[in-house]
Amino acid sequence: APAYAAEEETEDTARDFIVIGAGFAGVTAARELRARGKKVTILEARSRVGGRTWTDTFGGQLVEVGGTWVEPTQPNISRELKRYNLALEEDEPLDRMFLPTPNGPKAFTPEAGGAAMGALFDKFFEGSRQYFERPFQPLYRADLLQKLDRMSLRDRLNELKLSPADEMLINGQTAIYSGGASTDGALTMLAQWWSLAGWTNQGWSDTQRYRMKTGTVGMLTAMINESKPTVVFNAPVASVAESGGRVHVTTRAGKTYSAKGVVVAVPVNVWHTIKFTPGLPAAHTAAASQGIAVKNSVKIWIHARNGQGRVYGQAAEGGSPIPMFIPYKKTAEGQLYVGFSVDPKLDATNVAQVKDAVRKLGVDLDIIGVRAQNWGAEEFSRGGWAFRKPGQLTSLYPDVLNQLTSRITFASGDIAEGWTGFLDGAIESGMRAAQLANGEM
Ligand SMILES: Cc1cc2nc3c(=O)[nH]c(=O)nc-3n(C[C@H](O)[C@H](O)[C@H](O)COP(=O)(O)OP(=O)(O)OC[C@H]3O[C@@H](n4cnc5c(N)ncnc54)[C@H](O)[C@@H]3O)c2cc1C
Repeated sequence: APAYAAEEETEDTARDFIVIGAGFAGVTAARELRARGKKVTILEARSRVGGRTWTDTFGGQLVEVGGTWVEPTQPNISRELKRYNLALEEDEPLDRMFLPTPNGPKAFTPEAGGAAMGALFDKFFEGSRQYFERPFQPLYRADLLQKLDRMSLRDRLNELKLSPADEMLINGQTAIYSGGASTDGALTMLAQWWSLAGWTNQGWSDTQRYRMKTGTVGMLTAMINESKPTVVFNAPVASVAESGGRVHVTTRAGKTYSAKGVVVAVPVNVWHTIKFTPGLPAAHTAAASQGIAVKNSVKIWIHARNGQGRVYGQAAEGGSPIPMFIPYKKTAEGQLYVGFSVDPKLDATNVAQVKDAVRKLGVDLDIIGVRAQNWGAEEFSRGGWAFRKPGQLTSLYPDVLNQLTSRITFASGDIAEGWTGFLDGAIESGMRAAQLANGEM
């Protein structure tokens, strides 16, 4: 046969790109490559799209089992909401807040509780207008960040020498965002979020106020319907190898797909489970072994009978295995609440344990049922929301944003330049990866 016969178009030779992972980063990258006329196959390990987002139902309501809130000023979210004409739904106002005090949990009006925490956050993030002068370019003032980036949230709390009452008001939040203790998370991670939100408590509170009416799956479905990539479900990838001007991606089941380029859009905490040839460079290896998403992350939906209404609860650091819970919608039988836990000892499927944990926040719920999702225990996430550890910003960025080779590119909400740990960051990263993969950057 003539030599060119080997070049005959097969599904493999015709394919331009493979995207590994159908979360927000992967679906965005696929859509952007399709918009450039490329043939794209998404290989997804699970049997659904969405990754660390998952729109489901509980208590007769649409609920998000993972990422939920979006903010209309987040640039990528705002663009996508307009593009697909998707509406937002606003959380209803709180009736009251239970906050920790040295004498136990105490009820506050939402105005008084918000003002007290806002004043403390202002103090906590003092200086961030300078060191995050351009919050979407986190290393713009790298000169100011060298020492600051090594500080944990605990270091900053200690530096402020707050009264015990004041410290209790905010250390529950610094601990939970860090994924355990305030020693785990970097000051510069929370300070970047605060800066992105406009350096105000109002801006920060607004990041937990709006949801997509269709659920997050509505945006993903719109992206897929517009761009129509081939999506292969139940296809966990085991290896990615570049050779002979192509990239070969092999699933755990042993099927190999090849393409001109690959976008690896799996969580950073999962990178070490895939064999890369060539191997990962130093920054990627460090990120993969340290992890960026918090390891213990459980989201718990609680359905309770009427009685407590729209109450918010927050514990001080170490005060409860569920240090934060937030009211959601009314149901025919009562009220839904959503709680967060980073305590590996909590069995969040156990109603008695959940009730006890919430009681420590000052609220006695008459629980009908619970629905818990442990993202740290999921093999295709190995963690929840991203929250950088001390030193990671200055030691890993921008190397970790680089491609492995011109044909192998990474995308993830865990390594965004702006809203790392948010949907907006995942979309940002997917957009950037498509440009890199297509040789435009
Ligand atoms: C509990 C929780 C609450 C959150 N709350 C918010 C919030 O309110 N607002 C907000 O903006 N963000 C929130 N986030 C963060 C947000 O959900 C994430 O930043 C975002 O979903 C990450 O998207 P991604 O595409 O980068 O990763 P993922 O969504 O994790 O997608 C990665 C995909 O890769 C797939 N995959 C993994 N391994 C393989 C493999 N070997 N082969 C093939 N496929 C593979 C996975 O199945 C997954 O579909 C929250 C996250 C959690 C966990």
